[in-house]
Amino acid sequence: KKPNLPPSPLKLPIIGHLHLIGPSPHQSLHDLSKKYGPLMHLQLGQVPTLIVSSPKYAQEILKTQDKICASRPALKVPQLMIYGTRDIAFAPYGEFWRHVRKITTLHLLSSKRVQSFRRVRDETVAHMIQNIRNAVGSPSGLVNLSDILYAFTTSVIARVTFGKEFLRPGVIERIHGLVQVNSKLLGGLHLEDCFPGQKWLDLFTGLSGRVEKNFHGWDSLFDESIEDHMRTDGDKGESDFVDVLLALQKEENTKDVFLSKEDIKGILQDMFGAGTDTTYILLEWTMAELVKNPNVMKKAKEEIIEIMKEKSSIDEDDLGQMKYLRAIIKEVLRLHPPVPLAIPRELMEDTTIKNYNIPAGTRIFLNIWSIGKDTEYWESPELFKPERFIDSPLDFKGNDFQFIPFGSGRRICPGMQFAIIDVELALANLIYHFEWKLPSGLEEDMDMTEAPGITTPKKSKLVLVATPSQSTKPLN
Ligand code: HEM
Repeated sequence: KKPNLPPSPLKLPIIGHLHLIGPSPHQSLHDLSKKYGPLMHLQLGQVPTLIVSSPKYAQEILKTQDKICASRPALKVPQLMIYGTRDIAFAPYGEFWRHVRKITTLHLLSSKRVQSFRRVRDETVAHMIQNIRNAVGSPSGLVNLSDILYAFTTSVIARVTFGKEFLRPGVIERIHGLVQVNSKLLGGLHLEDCFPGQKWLDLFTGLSGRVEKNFHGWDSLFDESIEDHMRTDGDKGESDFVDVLLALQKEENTKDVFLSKEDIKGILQDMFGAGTDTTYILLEWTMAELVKNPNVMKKAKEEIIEIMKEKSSIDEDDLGQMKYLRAIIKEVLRLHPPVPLAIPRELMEDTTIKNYNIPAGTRIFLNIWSIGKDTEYWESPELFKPERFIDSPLDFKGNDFQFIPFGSGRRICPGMQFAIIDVELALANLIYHFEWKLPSGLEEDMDMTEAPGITTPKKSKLVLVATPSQSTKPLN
């Protein structure tokens, strides 16, 4: 019997494509889903695609049927850019993915490893605060906070990946350029992915050329770093990701479990690709919402000052007490999820959802953005109200399907803890050390538009006026 996907609102396949490349694909799909239901079919060229926009169907995909929904489609950019998807985020479901996912969760992003990077975070936050002090003293007095936050998140990832010694002058700038092109290329929906196998399309789009140029940039950076590490042979204080992976390679190759150099490079690229933009976007939207809601900022600052009473600097161990700060971060993740359509999945077997037969090979987009605004679960979802998370058991760990900014199930984000501690420490310091406001004349009119793409930074940079706080102690 021919599978009968849910009704498609759009008869022309190419129009489906337009909905995913428009200015805010998640919003455009949200509007369509309101009309056509939370389980909607879009034909993207030759590819049947399911758009899932409610907690109920998210649970069906990510829990009840997670095992057959946990693969990824073979998309052109990651195929070319990440060693034929020998990585975690884009590898199809199977033995290789299980192997690299286990390495990542056990050895790179485990609680113990995240704790071990404490000094990296402390030093990078101190550097960021100093950069802001320098900008405050400049003639304009304006702080381009977007650029500063971007530099902060890239520096943290670069240092834990490559180690301090490798970050010689110019390396961070190189990484910056590569990460930016990565997010544009990985974020876009490409015609080649809607008409798989139609190689001639590349003649018109020139996609392969653009991807290969960036691929070579990454590849030579990884080669240099790996050679550097092999020369010094881990002979230094703190272990970085390259050290850990090289040590595992030695160990694993003696046990018939092979971790090739390309596998290592694929994992490293994921750390940058999945870890930089996401964390930066969360920080940027949080500061934007705080400046727009001065009462929330005031309450957050009072909480931090109270906890800091006798101390001279913010300690990571204090973050657990900052309940209001955590509620603010949750509210921002609900309103502005950094990866609003998650990473696409692919159905591995024919199945049935809500009486519809769905064929194997169907692509699945989870509209995380829409799910966080479902009026059946959220009161006045359009309002920024961190209080809704105070005394609430709701968490982002993948068990509450109305709030899944990190996804859920087998493919849930393994970098959650890494990101949250980074973001909490940075925000606590930003709020504690400065008073923040919009430049005069812009107080009433802050631009909260999102940039187009599959991740969602602010469209315009967050440029603010900062004044060092009177009540706080200087940073050590
Ligand atoms: C605020 C920060 C972050 C957010 C909101 C976020 C969100 C997400 C989401 C929605 C997914 C897709 C989950 C799915 O398919 O169900 C994902 C996957 C992933 N994330 Fe994150 N992420 C963040 C930070 C990080 C960091 C810091 C790292 C690493 C350093 C990281 C590494 C990954 C990897 C490797 C995957 C692929 C997992 C897989 O396919 O098995 N993420 N993330």
